[in-house]
Parts: sequence; structure tokens; C-alpha cells
Amino acid sequence: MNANTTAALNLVNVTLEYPDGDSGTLKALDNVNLAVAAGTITSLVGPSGSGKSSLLAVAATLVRATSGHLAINGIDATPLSDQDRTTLRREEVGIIFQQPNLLASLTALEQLIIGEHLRGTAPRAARPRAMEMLDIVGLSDAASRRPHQLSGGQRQRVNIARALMGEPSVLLVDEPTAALDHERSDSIIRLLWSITREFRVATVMVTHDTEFVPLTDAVATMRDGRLSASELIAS
Ligand SMILES: Nc1ncnc2c1ncn2[C@@H]1O[C@H](COP(=O)(O)OP(=O)(O)OP(=O)(O)O)[C@@H](O)[C@H]1O
Repeated sequence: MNANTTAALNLVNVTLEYPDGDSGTLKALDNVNLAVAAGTITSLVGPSGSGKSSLLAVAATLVRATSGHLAINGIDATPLSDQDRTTLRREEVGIIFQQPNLLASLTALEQLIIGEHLRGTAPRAARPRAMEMLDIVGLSDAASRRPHQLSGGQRQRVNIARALMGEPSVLLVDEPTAALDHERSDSIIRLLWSITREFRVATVMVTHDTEFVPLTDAVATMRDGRLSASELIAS
């Protein structure tokens, strides 16, 4: 694999095909190359259906590419079994979806602790880090609130804190501001920027809000499954 060894997230010549009709295939990703360094955030833009979600799904190890290579924090995910990919995902990847998929009956603190349970950490051991993460996202006063007692922006902050619990090296974010007004969107993007720096994660953020692209380090554009080389944004 021709990896960019300095990048925490590296996709090399990745193609993803889906069956289409009786005998055809659709290339959701067509020979995509993307390298994202630790501590930087890349916006991923492009029209609907161009392949942005497919790219995130492959980078998250949720979907196996038809061909090409994926490396996360220097680990080549391509030859791994499904079980080893799940372990890699738990240990190295934080995923933030558009709609915070929080459990209605749990407090903000419990949302973070329950994820650690899957990593084999006892609740008591996970609690201090969970409190620290809630503090970092500005929610230390809301630790005991349940989702219906939080605003949309606060729910997204819980989602972000939860994604950081496992100390990921890669953070994949799908339209984090889709359900938020302008002011809340702006503060969520700035939060993502600062945690990317502070935790030295390699972040990819799909966004339709091109006004927020200048707040990121680089922009990559998808079109018909093809990715233009990611361009650095002058600061
Ligand atoms: N599971 C699937 N089976 C078959 N085709 C799929 C599947 N998932 C996505 N596709 C197709 O792959 C292409 C890329 O879709 P994808 O969801 O990655 O685009 P997108 O850029 O994220 O779109 P949007 O901005 O609307 O979310 C589309 O043509 C879509 O119809």
C-alpha cells in the first residue's frame, strides 16, 4: 500500500461498487485518495449522491471497499477480519452522525459511560473521563439531564463528547449542523476545530454549509464518486 505514513487517516485508490440493475454496478467511490493528518480537519463537500456518506462509511470501517486500501493510525484495515475491524473502529474511530442518536432514558453522563462499557471499562472507571469530556464540550452543568431536557446544540455536544471517550485517532462527522440554526452551527464547528487540535485527531466533516468550510484546514470535493485532491485552506 502506497500509504502517506504521516496521515492518521489514509485512503489509497479506494473504489466502492454497489450492484445496480440486473448486471450493472454503480461506483459510489471511484479510485479515491485521501490523507488526513492528526490535528487537522478536512471538509468534505459535494452534491447529493456524489459519495460523501459512502466515503465516511468506508473510512469508519463500516463498509468494506471493493478495492483499494484504508489505514487508520498506521494500521492497514484492508486485510483485517470483520471482528478485528470492529475492534479497530472501537479503539481508533469516533463517529458523529447528523442526528445525535442518544438514548432517551439516559442522562448525558450515562450516554458517555455506556459506550465505554462496550470497550470493557467499568462505569466507575469511565466516570471521571466522561465528566472531563462533558466539561470540554461545555456541558458540565448538564451531566444529569436527559435528551429531552437538552437543546439540539447541547445534544450534538453530548454526541461529540461521546465520540471522544475512546480517545480516537480519527473523527468522522456527518453534517453535524444540519438540524441547527446559524449561531449554534458556528459554535459546533468551532468546537470540532478545537477538539481536533487538542486531541490531535484526524477529522473529516461532511457539510452542506459551505460558509463553514473556511473554518477548516482543507477541503475535498466529491463528484460522481470521484474526489478532487484535498486543498489546503489559507488561514
Ligand atoms: N447501500 C447502497 N446500495 C446501493 N447503492 C447505494 C447504497 N448506498 C449508496 N448508494 C449509491 O451510491 C451513490 C453515493 O451515495 P452517498 O450516500 O454516498 O452520497 P452522498 O454524497 O452522501 O449523498 P447525500 O449528500 O444525499 O447524503 C448514490 O448513487 C447512491 O444511490
